[in-house]
Amino acid sequence: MADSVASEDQKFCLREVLDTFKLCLSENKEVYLQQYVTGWRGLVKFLNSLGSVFGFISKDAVNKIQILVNHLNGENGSQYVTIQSMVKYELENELVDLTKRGSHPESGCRTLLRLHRALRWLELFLERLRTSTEDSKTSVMCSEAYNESLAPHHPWVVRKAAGMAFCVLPGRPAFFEVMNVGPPEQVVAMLGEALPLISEVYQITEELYAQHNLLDLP
Ligand SMILES: CCCCCCCC/C=C\CCCCCCCC(=O)N[C@@H](COP(=O)(O)O)[C@H](O)/C=C/CCCCCCCCCCCCC
Repeated sequence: MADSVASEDQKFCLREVLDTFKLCLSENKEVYLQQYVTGWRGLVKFLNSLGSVFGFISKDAVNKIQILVNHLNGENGSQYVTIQSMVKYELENELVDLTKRGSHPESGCRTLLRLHRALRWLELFLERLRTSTEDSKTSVMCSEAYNESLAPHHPWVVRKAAGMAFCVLPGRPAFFEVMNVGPPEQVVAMLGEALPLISEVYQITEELYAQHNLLDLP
């Protein structure tokens, strides 16, 4: 299925994404923004290989990735090396809309928060996938993970559209195949390797955002 819709250079590989998330963390547990964004790019490849029904999700993710890339490549790019330095720089220079939408709709802090919430969805979904059985439904695992993470932050219309898209997710065997890892046992093993990394990146970001009261940015 993946081969029919994704060209070779866009083919998803879980190993690559895993390696990127490994590279996200510095020695002193800061999160490199460049690697974080690259990890998301890899995940979007996977999403794109699932077909056009997921286009509206992919478009939003790509849009947010691009905002962060623009910061990284901008004149103040050196302030965006890690999520920690980004938060410090944007807060010190009043570049974040803290209580209501204003003149900084594309702040790094706000944009990353949306991907950060999606990372929690990913963690919950992959954990379900890892512990699932052959007849488990990916649509159910996906919507449970969504309801526990992103859904409370989305308006009704987005929740409805997401729910409809989940219904057309391929079954577990086809899903595992698109992951491009090998037989199911290998997929499960690799998920076991990936999850602690994703979880650590999530936790570090969550604590940083909580510390600066940034978890509800408009
Ligand atoms: C390891 C392989 C298996 C899993 C691979 C999963 C690949 C998933 C790739 C990308 C996930 C999508 C990330 C979506 C980011 C959403 C950010 C967000 O919350 N945006 C909303 C708020 O933004 P603002 O308006 O405040 O700027 C925006 O309203 C959202 C619009 C689009 C709908 C988002 C639905 C998200 C559903 C996430 C589940 C994806 C299902 C993938 C199926 C495998």
